Amino acid sequence: MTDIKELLLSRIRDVADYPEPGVMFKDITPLLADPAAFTALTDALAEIATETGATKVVGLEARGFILGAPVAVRAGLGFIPVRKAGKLPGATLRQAYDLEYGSAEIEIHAEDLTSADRVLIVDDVLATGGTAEAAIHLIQRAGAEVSGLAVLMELGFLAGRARLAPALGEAPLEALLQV
Ligand SMILES: O=P(O)(O)OC[C@H]1O[C@H](OP(=O)(O)OP(=O)(O)O)[C@H](O)[C@@H]1O
Ligand SMILES: Nc1ncnc2[nH]cnc12
Repeated sequence: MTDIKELLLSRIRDVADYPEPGVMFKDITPLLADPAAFTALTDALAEIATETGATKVVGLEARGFILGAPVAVRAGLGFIPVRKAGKLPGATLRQAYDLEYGSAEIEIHAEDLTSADRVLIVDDVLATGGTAEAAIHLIQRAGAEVSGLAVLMELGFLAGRARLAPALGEAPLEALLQV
């Protein structure tokens, strides 16, 4: 494992049975509190944004905002929030999805993307892939193209990668860590 991956992994805390029994929660708050680790993570994700030719960064509420916003600034790109339903004031597109512990709906401002945009989606964890799949559909419904999906950590045993393959097509799924 590279030094950066070891640093990132060392700053993620496992919390058993949160938010419900049977879930091993991956808590990134120690990583966010460490400026060296947070900077290394931001730089690595920004490199993916540049490599995939992204014109915009989409972050998924809430942890995807914390990671995605500095990535957008670092890569010199605009940031677009995908929010839980009911939080955006303008005209939105909405998509329902299931996740490891529940179900939800997310929205994007329809006017934030055009057919000229290539979008890198940024989030902390890929688990079942339900959230990312819904975000991909929102971006495509807004007329834009997904340049890739970049996550800090992929929970391989939940098979999100296989679930996302049809929606992602040729666009890469980059996970800095696999657990
Ligand atoms: O691959 P999935 O099974 O969809 O799960 C991954 C999603 O779950 C978490 O978000 P959560 O909905 O818990 O929201 P939060 O960031 O507001 O805590 C995580 O930040 C991802 O967005
Ligand atoms: N196990 C987990 N840890 C942190 N975030 C998650 N999102 C979905 N599953 C998760």
